[in-house]
Amino acid sequence: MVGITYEDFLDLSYDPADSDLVCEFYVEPAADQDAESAASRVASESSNGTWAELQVDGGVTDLSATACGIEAATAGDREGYRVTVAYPDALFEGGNMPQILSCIAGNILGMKAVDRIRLLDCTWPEPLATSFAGPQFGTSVRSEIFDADDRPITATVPKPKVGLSTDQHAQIGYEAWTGGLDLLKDDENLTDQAFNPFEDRLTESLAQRDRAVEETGEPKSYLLNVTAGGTEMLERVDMAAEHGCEYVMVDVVTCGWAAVQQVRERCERHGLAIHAHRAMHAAFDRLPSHGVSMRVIAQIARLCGVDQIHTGTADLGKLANEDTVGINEWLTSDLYGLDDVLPMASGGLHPGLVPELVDRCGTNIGIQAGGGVHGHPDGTHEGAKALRAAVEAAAEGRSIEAAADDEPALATALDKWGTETPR
Ligand SMILES: O=C(COP(=O)(O)O)[C@H](O)[C@H](O)COP(=O)(O)O
Ligand SMILES: [Mg+2]
Repeated sequence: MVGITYEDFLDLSYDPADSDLVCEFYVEPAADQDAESAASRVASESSNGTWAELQVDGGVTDLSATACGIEAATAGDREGYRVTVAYPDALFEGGNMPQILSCIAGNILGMKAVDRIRLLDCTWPEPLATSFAGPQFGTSVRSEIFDADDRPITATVPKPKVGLSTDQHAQIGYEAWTGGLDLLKDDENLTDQAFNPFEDRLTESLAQRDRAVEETGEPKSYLLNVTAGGTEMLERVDMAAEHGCEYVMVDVVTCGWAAVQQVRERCERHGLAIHAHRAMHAAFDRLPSHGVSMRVIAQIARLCGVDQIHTGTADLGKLANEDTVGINEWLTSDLYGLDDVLPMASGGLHPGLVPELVDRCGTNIGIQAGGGVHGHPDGTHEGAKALRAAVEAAAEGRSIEAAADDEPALATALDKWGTETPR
């Protein structure tokens, strides 16, 4: 390695090998850099280089990345470059997502040689992708857990998001399930607080679930938030299985990917599916010129083995979204035989938005609404009926107006919210 500098990491004639991990970055060089020097410093710092010319002799394995493409690009109203970097397979420890991210989304995000840098997309080579287990169920939850192959599955999260007692929470679940929804979902910040302890909530909610299954004759389940520090999370996974739940929910970004990988392993033992809530993703992906894109976060989640993940509402809901449709396509397309992932649309949805949502995203999704169910003028049960009727109509290609003629709860929801996007 003697005499190696960052400039040695640039080769615009390099054609990536099939086994390379190829990453696309948006890069704005700092004032004292040009595109080539910024690109080569990105490849250097993210693989095996540093700022100084090295004087280390001996047989060091060459694990250098290569900056092999530079094109002018924009991000919002900013101007920069799209930089392609190819990483050799041997740089990575297979099956170790934190190690991979410490390369491709590590120090470079804070490097002074760039003003802005964003990891936009990855092309995962087969050896690296298949070193991960991937999902256990993916979109097949629709038929394996539910009987919903011909329509999106539906979920609701009780609101207020925290503060309901265990009884109130379970009662809301009962009303939602019997109103026609498939899933009750915990909110991202509900775990094991004093007002609604984890194990009590698990048992009481599943008792109401069983009642609802008996009354409706339909399969029902519960996205139970097991998010916790340390081994506590795994104990909660075990408890979910012991009590007969089919799913756990994990706040994947706040937990970190090593924790998600641990949960995936433990869920395999029990045959549990994983619902991924993405709270905090926007810290990484909201600025189009910096961070890590939601597309890449979704890729990471698939490799780490979640079965469902929030990918937004194609801009119909209350939260900012990045390319929901393109991300959903990636999650449901083939990746060397790894299972796919069911995209969940959520955040400010209500029945009136369902036709357009299904038009944009198709039926191979989950649709989740909190306020859009519990804010129904006649309460949760009617709100659930309205959402189910809207989803069924959209899946069958019937107009929502025709569905509202048959389902008064849907007519009431449309009178209240119309087809407006909430703020
Ligand atoms: O609680 C909700 C939605 O509640 P409501 O239906 O009342 O808006 C979820 O946390 C958001 O969907 C997260 O956002 P995203 O899905 O974009 O990650
Ligand atoms: Mg929430």
